[in-house]
Amino acid sequence: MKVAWAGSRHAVEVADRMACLVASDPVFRKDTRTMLSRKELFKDTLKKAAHAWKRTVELHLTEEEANLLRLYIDQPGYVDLHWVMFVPAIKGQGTEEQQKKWLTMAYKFQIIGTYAQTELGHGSNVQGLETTATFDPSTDEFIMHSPTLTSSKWWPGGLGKTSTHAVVYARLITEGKDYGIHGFIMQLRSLDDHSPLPGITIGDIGGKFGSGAYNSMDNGVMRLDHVRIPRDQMLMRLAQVTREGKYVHSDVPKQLLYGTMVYVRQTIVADASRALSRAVCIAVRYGAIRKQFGSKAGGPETQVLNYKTQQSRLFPFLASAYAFRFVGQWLKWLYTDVTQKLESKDFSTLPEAHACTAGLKSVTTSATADAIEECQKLCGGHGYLNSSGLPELFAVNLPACTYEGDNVVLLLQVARFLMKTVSQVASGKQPVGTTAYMGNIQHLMQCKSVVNTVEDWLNPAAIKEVFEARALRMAVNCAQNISKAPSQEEGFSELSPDLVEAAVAHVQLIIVTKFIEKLQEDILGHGVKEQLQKLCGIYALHLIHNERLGKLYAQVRPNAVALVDAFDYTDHYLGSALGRYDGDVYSALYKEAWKDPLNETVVPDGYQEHLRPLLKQQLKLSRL
Ligand SMILES: CCCCCCCCCCCCC/C=C/C(=O)SCCNC(=O)CCNC(=O)[C@H](O)C(C)(C)COP(=O)(O)OP(=O)(O)OC[C@H]1O[C@@H](n2cnc3c(N)ncnc32)[C@H](O)[C@@H]1OP(=O)(O)O
Ligand SMILES: Cc1cc2nc3c(=O)[nH]c(=O)nc-3n(C[C@H](O)[C@H](O)[C@H](O)COP(=O)(O)OP(=O)(O)OC[C@H]3O[C@@H](n4cnc5c(N)ncnc54)[C@H](O)[C@@H]3O)c2cc1C
Repeated sequence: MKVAWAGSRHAVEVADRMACLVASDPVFRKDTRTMLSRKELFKDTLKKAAHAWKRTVELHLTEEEANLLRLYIDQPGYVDLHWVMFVPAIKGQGTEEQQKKWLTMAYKFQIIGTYAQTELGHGSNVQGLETTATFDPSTDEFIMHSPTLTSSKWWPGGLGKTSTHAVVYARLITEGKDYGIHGFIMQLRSLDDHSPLPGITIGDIGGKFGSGAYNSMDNGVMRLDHVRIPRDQMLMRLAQVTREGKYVHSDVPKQLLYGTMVYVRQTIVADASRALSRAVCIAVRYGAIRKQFGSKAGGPETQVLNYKTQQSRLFPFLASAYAFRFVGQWLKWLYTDVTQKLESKDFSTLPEAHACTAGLKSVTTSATADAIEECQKLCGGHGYLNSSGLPELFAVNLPACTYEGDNVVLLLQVARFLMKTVSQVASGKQPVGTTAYMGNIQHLMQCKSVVNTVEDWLNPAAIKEVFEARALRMAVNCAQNISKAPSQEEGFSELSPDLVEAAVAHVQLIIVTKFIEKLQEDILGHGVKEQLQKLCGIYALHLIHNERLGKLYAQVRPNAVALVDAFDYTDHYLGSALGRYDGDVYSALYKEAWKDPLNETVVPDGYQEHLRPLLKQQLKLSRL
């Protein structure tokens, strides 16, 4: 089952090695993280990142191993933005020459970069960004400026205190004309003493939701006061400005400007499956240990995992963890395929890649955030403790519903893609890829449900047809209602809640389809495929609230712990007293409690100043 989850024996081996490397290194301890102040936590992040780099160099780790090392350190920090956004942005939007110059320094960590797009006043609406980059032909420079308070760059990870450079997105103005948003490489801080360069006001935007969590990251604010940069620091793969100041757009779609976001959205789907699997691992293992109430005759109490309500709340998340894992593996293939096509100027699958990455990022992160919160509740009071690992897991993964694109905004992008496809089908064009099912419109608009028993629901063809019919009918219904509106734009706006639902149905069809396709592969291990088939049935059935789920839950219950053990997480990475592999929950909870700084003294700080006088005074009053 480990191989089915990881994707290959090699993946299992590398993951095990990196997870153990992190778990065995005291520098990477994380059990006291939620007890640190914001400054201590930030400094701890710097220490871990520097140590990780040192180990990467010492051990000659590959890129795959280094990424896994960062992942198992499990502490958001500036390195995430450097590797996940700054480097990809230069790769995707820089010329060969610019890549050679800047990536050489970035790969050697001679500079630390971030991705500075969002502003105080605009995040979702990229075309609304206000920062300006005005070309000055007299000096062959761009003047980077924050014209308004709302144009302050706001949120970029690492910008606050760490990054020395950034790809800054700004309105390109030359010869008095505004050509819209383009990317520019800017140095922000001195490489000698790390002080901000002249004209740059920069700092952290303040504490964020949850203790520990994203507070390890210095999300920043930056204002630019007419800062000059050389013309050749405009990322010029998509467009150029000549020495004379002429704007020249290259022959690639302008949407490639958004390429970095597409890349990160596809990685976030894998992140979501990992976060969800961690929460499910904790809740399933604890549910097998925790016993509450038993037979009236004083017999042994019942494992809470045996309760049908616990199973109906938890097993859809177990199924979703596997579903998101498999669709994330497919999405990585899709992204690689699109990127290769772009190299040969084949832009035909760019819209599909945008719709799939936007839709899958949105659906998987929303479901994961909701599931982690429910897993906290599934663990009762102990799920609320930091030592359960669940509060921090929730706090780190909740913002994924917003960063890299607000989930509703992204679903509306999917809806726009679906409406375009429906109109193309109406004009006789055969849809391809993930919308190919829309070509079967006659059948799917009339077909009656062919599933009646639980066994029917384990028939992949039946499941797929039901999800295709559901998605198509919702999309066609939206298209028909939009056509009745005074204009396409007005109709789209009025119908936007329904369009979001139609987009979700389309994305869930993709997830179910990829789960089914995974089951058609050769899957190692005795009985593994059968278990995955049941999980596929649970994932599909729970989305349409089918009453036959109970039978499937009963069939999965005996293997539930084995199915989460297959995620192969070390206790260090899981970071949970409830989800420990050895199940020694109560002694672990008790031991963790005493680590809290509040327990450093038996009489708490503040007693002498505030508590003693109050108690003494009340005692005196009571004797009057
Ligand atoms: C180890 C520790 C763990 C820690 C966690 C680590 C995990 C990984 C790290 C993650 C770190 C995250 C840090 C966060 C970073 C950020 O948040 S960066 C900023 C992200 N911001 C956004 O995502 C903004 C979202 N908004 C947009 O993308 C755009 O504004 C928009 C909504 C797409 C609208 O764009 P606009 O230019 O207005 O276009 P439209 O008019 O809507 O559409 C025009 C056509 O273009 C097509 N299109 C749009 N986007 C794309 C695209 N990306 N690719 C391809 N095509 C695109 C669109 O479909 C339209 O096409 P037609 O319909 O054919 O005209
Ligand atoms: C932890 C974290 C890290 C981040 N890191 C970075 C980073 O490194 N670099 C960077 O550039 N940015 C970063 N961001 C910013 C992030 O990209 C934006 O917050 C995100 O794109 C959402 O934009 P917004 O904040 O403007 O939300 P808004 O768009 O203002 O959303 C507010 C509400 O309005 C709704 N809404 C907006 N537009 C529409 C519409 N057209 N139709 C219907 N509803 C709509 C949304 O659904 C939402 O409910 C980060 C954010 C977070 C939380």
